[in-house]
Amino acid sequence: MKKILVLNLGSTSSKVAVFSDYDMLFEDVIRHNVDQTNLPLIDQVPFRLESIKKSLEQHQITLQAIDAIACRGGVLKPIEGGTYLINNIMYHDLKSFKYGFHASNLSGVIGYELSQELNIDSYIVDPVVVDELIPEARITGIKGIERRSIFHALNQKSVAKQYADGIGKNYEDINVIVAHLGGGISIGAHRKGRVIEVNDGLLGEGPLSPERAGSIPNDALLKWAIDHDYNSIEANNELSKNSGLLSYFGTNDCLKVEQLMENGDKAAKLVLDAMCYQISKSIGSCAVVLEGQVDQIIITGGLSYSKYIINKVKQYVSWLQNVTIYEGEKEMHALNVGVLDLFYGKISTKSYE
Ligand SMILES: Nc1ncnc2c1ncn2[C@@H]1O[C@H](COP(=O)(O)OP(=O)(O)OP(=O)(O)O)[C@@H](O)[C@H]1O
Ligand SMILES: CCCC(=O)O
Repeated sequence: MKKILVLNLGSTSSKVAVFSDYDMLFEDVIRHNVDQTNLPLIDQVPFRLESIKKSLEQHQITLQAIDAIACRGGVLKPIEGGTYLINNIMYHDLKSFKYGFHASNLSGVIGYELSQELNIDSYIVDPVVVDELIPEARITGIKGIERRSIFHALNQKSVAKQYADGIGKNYEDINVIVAHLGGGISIGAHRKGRVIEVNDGLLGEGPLSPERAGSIPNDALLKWAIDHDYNSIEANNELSKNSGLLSYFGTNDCLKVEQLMENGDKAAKLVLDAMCYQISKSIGSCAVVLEGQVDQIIITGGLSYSKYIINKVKQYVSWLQNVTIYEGEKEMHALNVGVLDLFYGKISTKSYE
């Protein structure tokens, strides 16, 4: 039996869990206050580490009992999917935020520091920078600007594998379209175990989401940034944290927007319908990328609890293929499985150079 400590640090919370093989012994979602989460990311390490240690203490699990640490990572250089040992190079890339700012970097930083103290290994599994795009997916209309792959790789790959298991096949033998509908939205074309097309779900592309802008017409976006006198960090912050449903209705809680719609608010219905329309268009474009060879459409993430959204999207895409729903996300389980699979020889470790 292996005991795995799982760390998944997000912008407002730190999720901590310990598994004994496949059984979750506990999961804590530690919510940090705004004064703490407004600090620069690197300054958040001490209080987050403290709260992780406290959580273990409360569940009477000593750090010495842990065999390995599984961490949600991190904005790194583009890498293919899999489980990566955190080495010194990765630690420094995560800690310096060399490739971009994302709270998930802190999972790897804290995980690695703890693992050094304990003389055990720490890993990241399917980080947000998993990049398996085909060459033609990278090209844009400006030489020198390439599309990039940044998305909910951990949850997308985990539900695709779960679907494959359920029908007795390998993930590497099927083609699926996975729509992760959460605070951010990413929709990927998975061809035989590789995500060959996906929208940048963090900053730049795809459907509007509860808090992100998605694709915006180039000229209007440029004018908006100039009019507001935003530098690139400020503009990115607006696009990824203060846009989408939040910019229309002052909330990123889709349940509240549905409530407005049910109370007769026409704008709420229009924007929700537009979000479903844009999600469906992205699913359709993935079907084209897969040349129509789609075994299943899979919808997951927090918004997949919504009957309204699911029914609307199904109305658009059901003619393409059947739709399977995996409500919410299972990132803590996926991280644990990514490391257990190593221990039990099902996969081999990838190394970050
Ligand atoms: N039953 C429901 N009906 C409608 N919307 C829901 C329901 N349950 C959750 N949501 C919405 O799902 C969204 C959050 O999804 P989720 O928890 O997957 O996001 P996250 O983890 O914060 O972000 P991300 O998925 O981008 O990492 C919120 O807008 C929330 O209101
Ligand atoms: C798209 C990357 C993961 C997230 O922060 O939503």
